[in-house]
Amino acid sequence: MRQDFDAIIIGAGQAGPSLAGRLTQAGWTVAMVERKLFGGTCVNVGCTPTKAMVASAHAAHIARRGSDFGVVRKEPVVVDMKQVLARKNAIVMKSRTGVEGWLRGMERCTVFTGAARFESPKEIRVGDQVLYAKNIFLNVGARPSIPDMPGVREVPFLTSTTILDLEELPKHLIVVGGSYVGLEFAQMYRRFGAEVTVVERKSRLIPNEDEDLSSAVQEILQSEGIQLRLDANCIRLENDGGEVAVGLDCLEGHPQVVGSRILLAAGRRPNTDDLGLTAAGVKANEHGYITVDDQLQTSVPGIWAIGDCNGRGAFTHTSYNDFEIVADNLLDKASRRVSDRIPVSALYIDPPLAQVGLTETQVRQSGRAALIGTRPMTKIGRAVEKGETQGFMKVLVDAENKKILGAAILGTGGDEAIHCILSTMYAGAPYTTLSHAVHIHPTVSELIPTMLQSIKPLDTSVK
Ligand SMILES: Cc1cc2nc3c(=O)[nH]c(=O)nc-3n(C[C@H](O)[C@H](O)[C@H](O)COP(=O)(O)OP(=O)(O)OC[C@H]3O[C@@H](n4cnc5c(N)ncnc54)[C@H](O)[C@@H]3O)c2cc1C
Ligand SMILES: NC(=O)c1ccc[n+]([C@@H]2O[C@H](COP(=O)([O-])OP(=O)(O)OC[C@H]3O[C@@H](n4cnc5c(N)ncnc54)[C@H](O)[C@@H]3O)[C@@H](O)[C@H]2O)c1
Repeated sequence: MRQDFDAIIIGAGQAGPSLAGRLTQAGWTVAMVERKLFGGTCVNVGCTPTKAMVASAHAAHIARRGSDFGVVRKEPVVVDMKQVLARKNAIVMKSRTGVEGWLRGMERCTVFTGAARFESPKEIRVGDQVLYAKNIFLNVGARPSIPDMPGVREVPFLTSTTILDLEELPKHLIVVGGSYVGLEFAQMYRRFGAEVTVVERKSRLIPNEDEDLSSAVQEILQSEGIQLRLDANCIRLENDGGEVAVGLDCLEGHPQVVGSRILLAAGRRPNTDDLGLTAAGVKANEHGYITVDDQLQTSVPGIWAIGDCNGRGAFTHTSYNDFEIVADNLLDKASRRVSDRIPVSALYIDPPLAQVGLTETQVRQSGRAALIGTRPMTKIGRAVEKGETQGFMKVLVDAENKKILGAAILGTGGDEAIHCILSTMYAGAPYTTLSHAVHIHPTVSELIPTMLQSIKPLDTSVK
């Protein structure tokens, strides 16, 4: 028998549960469908577990550096992976059960567990049940993509999901992919005590970021003993006796890296292939990302796509912002748009790399007249006092209207400090609002006004 609701939400990730909360508060009846773990990627196999493990890795790193701070250590640092995992699991479980309990206790919300699939533009099948609603919200997220490289069907490999359950420390972890997922795990496992090699097919790590940031990140990772194989072509997985290996053609170095485990960290793909999109007439692009307009409506009226599956963001904060846009537009008659969002993100290596707005490369390519300011972390008192002076910060300003175009902070506390720049940008204020503001001493943020006071013309002839 068909069950009718005002709305069906597919996926209890970073947007779905909050949307269920807003809609039910407004009096709507909601069917929430989740096929696996409540809280989705971020809570279960993304942000929460990785940042919990990054914290364990940081503790090991600081313990090893004890003598830099006058702390005497008589024994070598030993990391107990079982305890690291137990701590991580406890944090994850609390969050997951919190989301599930919230949804199950929500008035006017009915939770269905199982895989949802379109039967028609207004009907969804979950097992042997058919749900009907005039409004359907897709929050189905993404999963690790497995590149179709030679050997991938014969050689065992880990993904960002399966590595989270690895109880033993691999002697040598080979990470394929040198971006967000790959670098967070690479540094974490190096600090846990593994040998680590990162294999990246482009000529530099985090290839989408500015070159100076790539070089500085590379230097930080190499200083901890992480091996890099860049410009790696023809990557293939191989069994090598009891070991695993990655074969590659790099511009230099041995054509094979032998290790004990391989982590594939080469991007993600949306969970849209088994949703039955064609039964509803919902359009997706060639990579499976659902096509949406600036207010997250799909090609079919009454169906929205929010979070990673629409390809307009790939972060928890962008998924949550999608929820806010859709909810405010539907319930408060607002006209919020995705294009109002200022890009912002942090790569959680240590120290973190936080970025907002345009990169320096994008500013150069835009051809507009701009100003740039930079500051090494060695010149920031707080960083010196903490003994964490790696990295630098930079900011770009529009030379005509004096508004901040973008900024990056690679350094201790950068993920927090970037927010004063972000808020100034949202306020639409000129950079002088921030450069005249008095900040707390001693903080990393206090050097942002100082950096802004010394901005100089950017040479845009260099693209
Ligand atoms: C290792 C790693 C670390 C990360 N760290 C960060 C970080 O530090 N900061 C950050 O901002 N982002 C981080 N991310 C990205 C972040 O996790 C995602 O951007 C975010 O979770 C996307 O949320 P979402 O709501 O779009 O989808 P998801 O959280 O992926 O949720 C989608 C849900 O839909 C369910 N689902 C899918 N298909 C169906 C179906 N047919 N029927 C029913 N249910 C279905 C899934 O089971 C899942 O629960 C990380 C990602 C990874 C992999
Ligand atoms: N701190 C965070 O916010 C955080 C952390 C982890 C993941 N994430 C999200 O997850 C997304 C996915 O991260 P990701 O690092 O898996 O993907 P990505 O797309 O950001 O990077 C993939 C990397 O792998 C390389 N690559 C691709 N195919 C390859 C191949 N065959 N051989 C060698 N290298 C190859 C690419 O050049 C690139 O450097 C990110 O875009 C981000 O949005 C966010």
